[in-house]
Amino acid sequence: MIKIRSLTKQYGKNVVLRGIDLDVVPGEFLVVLGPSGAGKSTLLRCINGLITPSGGELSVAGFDATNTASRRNLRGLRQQVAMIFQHHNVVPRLSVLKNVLTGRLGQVSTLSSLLQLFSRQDVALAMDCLRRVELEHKAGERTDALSGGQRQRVGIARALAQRPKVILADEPIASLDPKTARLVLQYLRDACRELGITVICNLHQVEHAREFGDRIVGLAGGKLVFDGRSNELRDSHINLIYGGLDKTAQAGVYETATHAEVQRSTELSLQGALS
Ligand SMILES: Nc1ncnc2c1ncn2[C@@H]1O[C@H](COP(=O)(O)OP(=O)(O)OP(=O)(O)O)[C@@H](O)[C@H]1O
Repeated sequence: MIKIRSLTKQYGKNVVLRGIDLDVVPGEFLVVLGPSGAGKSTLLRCINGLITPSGGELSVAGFDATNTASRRNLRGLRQQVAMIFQHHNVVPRLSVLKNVLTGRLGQVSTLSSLLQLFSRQDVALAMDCLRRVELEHKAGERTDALSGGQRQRVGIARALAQRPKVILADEPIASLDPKTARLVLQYLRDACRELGITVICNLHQVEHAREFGDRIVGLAGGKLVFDGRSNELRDSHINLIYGGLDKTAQAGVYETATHAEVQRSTELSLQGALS
């Protein structure tokens, strides 16, 4: 499903990814662990073509994710890959159902998408996705009336409505209480098991990684320092992952856009498509 070879990414002199080799098979739940600045978000953003790698090969569901110059290739890639962000990028003023339907925007024709014409099948699919995260009873409510955890579940339903082959989740539970965090990871794992979706999930919580991941990779200073089944992760590996943060990664300075700016631009483009 995902094949990564010698992947590198650098911003100016700051080398963020230093030759990543990774294969992810269909239906696998892969957790990426690593300290802040290790390159976890950068890796996910390369996989969905949000940023262009500096070198190496990256194929995702049959698409060349290094070829971000081709709009056609990028559109095809993005149809297969759904993103879930830390700050549950839902559009607050829209209803829950409409937010989930935005997951269909990349799959319908440009005209239908501009006019927001969704078929009955799309609405039924969106309702089914809401059922999976146990929020179908909230379909008609404005999304800003929901709690943070509920909004993140809407984000998952929207990702599922896209019918993706891959879901990339970038610290999806960072701002949630422990109980809601487990619930969110459970929904993701169920989607992975029941729908055969490949999930790559960046996490900071080692215990959640052990419980929910089929497999864990550890990233430190832009290199993979651990790759194994969840039950193979030992304390020595954890030390290796969290003790090995490269000094250059620590000192890295954002030269173009910060996380917040990338997430904000995604939110704005969604709002633009719907207003
Ligand atoms: N758009 C950008 N422009 C310049 N440098 C960037 C950009 N995005 C990330 N970086 C740099 O890349 C490095 C890795 O950042 P990244 O966000 O991938 O780390 P991370 O492991 O996801 O961290 P966190 O857990 O804090 O989210 C950091 O040094 C950061 O400064």
